[in-house]
Amino acid sequence: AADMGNDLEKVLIPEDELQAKIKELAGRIDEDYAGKDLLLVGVLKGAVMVMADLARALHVPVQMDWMAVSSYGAGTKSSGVVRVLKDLDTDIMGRHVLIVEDIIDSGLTLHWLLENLKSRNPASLEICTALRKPDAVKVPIDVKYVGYDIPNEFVIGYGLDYAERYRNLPFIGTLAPHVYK
Ligand SMILES: O=P(O)(O)OC[C@H]1O[C@H](OP(=O)(O)OP(=O)(O)O)[C@H](O)[C@@H]1O
Ligand SMILES: Oc1ncnc2cn[nH]c12
Ligand SMILES: [Mg+2]
Repeated sequence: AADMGNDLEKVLIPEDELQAKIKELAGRIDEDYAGKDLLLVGVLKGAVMVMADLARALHVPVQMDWMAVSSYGAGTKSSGVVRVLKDLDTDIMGRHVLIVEDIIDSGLTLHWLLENLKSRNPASLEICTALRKPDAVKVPIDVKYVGYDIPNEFVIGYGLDYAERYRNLPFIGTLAPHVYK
């Protein structure tokens, strides 16, 4: 449908709250990394919106890099082994790395990514995610910066998609049942 107006069921987190939260996280990150040179690693595709807003709210010097990973589907999702579709351009050995994500659901993506990036010997490695679903987590992940803990329901917007749509919505919302028909 051209206009997604009637696809939206409810707004969970409005744009102004989301932006205020990102600025709050940026303030903490600026303090924690004062005097350090930070490499932000975004996880494509969902993290693009968080990365764009977070990076612009930071005052410490930052560089950005991106990874794309893909789980092979149900089977691998449970084993958590993922495939690297796009690796980093940067050598992270000795770098202060902050992984930037839109959401932590089961935790499998980040569990695998943490091991992978740790093996490259960064000086430090932390995570910043806009959203987390505590009730959906399958593997516990130590996340230093969390925007919001949300209920275990499918959400879209702010980078999060349904069939590659709705990523560009400036807020977090849920979809009306007819969309999933
Ligand atoms: O905690 P998990 O259960 O691993 O799920 C979280 C991951 O799933 C989504 O990405 P997805 O793999 O859908 O790709 P996308 O970012 O390109 O939408 C989301 O952006 C996280 O990266
Ligand atoms: O709630 C959600 N909405 C969109 N993508 C994902 C991935 N994990 N959880 C999601
Ligand atoms: Mg993603």
